[in-house]
Amino acid sequence: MSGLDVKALVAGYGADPVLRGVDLAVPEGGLLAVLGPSGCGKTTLLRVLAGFHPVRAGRVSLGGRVLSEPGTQVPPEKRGIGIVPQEGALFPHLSVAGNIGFGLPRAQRACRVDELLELVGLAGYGRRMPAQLSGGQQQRVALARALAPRPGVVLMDEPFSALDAGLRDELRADVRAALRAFGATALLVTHDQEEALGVADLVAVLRDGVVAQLGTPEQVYAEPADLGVALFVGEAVTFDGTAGAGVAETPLGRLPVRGSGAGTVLVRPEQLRVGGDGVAATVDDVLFHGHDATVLLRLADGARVRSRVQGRPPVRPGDTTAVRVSGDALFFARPS
Ligand SMILES: Nc1ncnc2c1ncn2[C@@H]1O[C@H](COP(=O)(O)OP(=O)(O)OP(=O)(O)O)[C@@H](O)[C@H]1O
Repeated sequence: MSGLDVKALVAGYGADPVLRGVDLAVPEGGLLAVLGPSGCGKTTLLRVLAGFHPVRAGRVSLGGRVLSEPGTQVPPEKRGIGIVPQEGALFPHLSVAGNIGFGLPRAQRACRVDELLELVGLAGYGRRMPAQLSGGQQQRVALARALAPRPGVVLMDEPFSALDAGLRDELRADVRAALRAFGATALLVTHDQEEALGVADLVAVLRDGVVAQLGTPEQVYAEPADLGVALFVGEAVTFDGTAGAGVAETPLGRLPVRGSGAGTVLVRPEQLRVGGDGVAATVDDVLFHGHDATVLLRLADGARVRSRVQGRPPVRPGDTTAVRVSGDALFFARPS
């Protein structure tokens, strides 16, 4: 196993490249999520890493071995890269064991297939056919198949997107555990913020053909590189305002911030505490999500804000209440 390194990667289709200088590093045994909106180039990046698309500039290497650079493109089957596509894409005429063991030498097959089935939580399923499996089980088999030849890195293309919410959560946790147990280095692309933050050790936010930020899930959420990243990685309540001497004036009161000048003040909805002390607000609506709820509030100046509260919401639509911010706000100065 070895780390994946992407340096100043430029690739694309027409005159304007889609990837315009991507820098990434997935440490050995790490799981990196590449997060970006639809059309930002995630699939193109995977195609380059897998060896299906050439680079115009830059370099891709795995464990120090160059896989792609201008004039060099190691073929896909010689890269030591495993792929988990969006929807399993299992061979329909082969059993689960047949799918997993497909590329393995015959002598190792049975033992290795059993080990992998165990790893992905499907012990005993070897004789089933893909059509007899649920979507989540098919993705588990696809992961086992990708891991079977002990690749240097596993690439996953939105591997949970076709599954329903409950199954998705369970599978995410299991895939993460299986990758860890295997010691695999992995890269996953997704447009789903919750997925990227919830499953990966590191998140790269891809925007306008470059990595806008690379950091731990906590870093990209709590210390976003700029306003665009902050808005993309999670829900936000924002106000135009002015900051100075460590505080910003906002309709939610004076909030502690770093930075100064004119710009945007941002807090996350879970920082807004409803009921108790604070600024007067009217409850426009309450959206109950089961584990938590969103309270839509209107402030005295007409500003609308949303609070995310755990468990049972303390207010009902039409109530008059108070709202305050817990913790620091983020401040992004307007570029001069
Ligand atoms: N074969 C192709 N020929 C020309 N342009 C393409 C080709 N494939 C993709 N593109 C363009 O390149 C850009 C990036 O596409 P890509 O599929 O990499 O994005 P993505 O982030 O994976 O999107 P999604 O999340 O919707 O799958 C898009 O503008 C797309 O239209």
